[in-house]
Amino acid sequence: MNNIFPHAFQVDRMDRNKLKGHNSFVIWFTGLSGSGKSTLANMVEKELYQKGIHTFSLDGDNVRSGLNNNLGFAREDREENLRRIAEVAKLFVDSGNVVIASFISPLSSDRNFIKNIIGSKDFVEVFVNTPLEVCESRDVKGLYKKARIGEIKNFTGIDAPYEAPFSPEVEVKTDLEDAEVSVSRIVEYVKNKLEIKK
Ligand SMILES: Nc1ncnc2c1ncn2[C@@H]1O[C@H](COP(=O)(O)OS(=O)(=O)O)[C@@H](OP(=O)(O)O)[C@H]1O
Ligand SMILES: Nc1ncnc2c1ncn2[C@@H]1O[C@H](COP(=O)(O)OP(=O)(O)O)[C@@H](O)[C@H]1O
Repeated sequence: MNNIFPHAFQVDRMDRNKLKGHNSFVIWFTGLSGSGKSTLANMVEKELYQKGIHTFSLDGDNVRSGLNNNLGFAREDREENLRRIAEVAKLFVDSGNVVIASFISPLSSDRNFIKNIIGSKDFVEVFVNTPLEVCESRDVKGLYKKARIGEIKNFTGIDAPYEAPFSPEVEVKTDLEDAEVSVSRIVEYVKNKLEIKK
């Protein structure tokens, strides 16, 4: 980048981590619409909060109604959506927070790109593996119905692709286990990464 000179501030991430008493990183939930990303993210955040961990949630519909309200669901728009979110997540990690991000992030290339921006050591991928039929039967927002009758185009799982992650750090199957069980597996996994210093 020409003529851009990032300033090295004297209070850095390590200082903020020390002040907060734990490390910061991103827990990234990927899965189909209705798979359970937001439900589990909310429960994980509550549990971490109760343990005194500083958290911040970033969620598809919330970010898309503000920062990214000029973006739709075409491939280039999803890429830009996820690029901005990854950059925002990185800033929050720098601020010392554990970020809980819930986005469909449908392609392996999307998630590789995100991981590169955030840095692989700060990225925990959680695959919310719920079969399309189950997500569709839940149809929490009535979007699958609209996608099936062609009212929504490019809907993930219907006429836009979703690629399952190859080796997520945690995989949960919401049709086979209770949310509480998934949450405790996720929290158990991230415990080591927190390395509470207090
Ligand atoms: N065409 C299409 N495909 C998928 N999803 C759609 C679409 N149109 C609207 N929605 C709503 O947008 C939410 C997904 O946004 P994301 O930012 O997570 O998507 S992406 O990662 O950029 O692919 C998604 O939220 P979740 O159901 O929480 O996943 C939907 O509510
Ligand atoms: N084990 C489970 N884990 C998460 N969600 C579940 C589970 N079982 C049923 N659900 C339901 O599935 C729906 C998932 O919706 P949501 O969390 O909004 O998904 P997403 O954010 O992936 O679109 C919610 O209505 C939730 O109550």
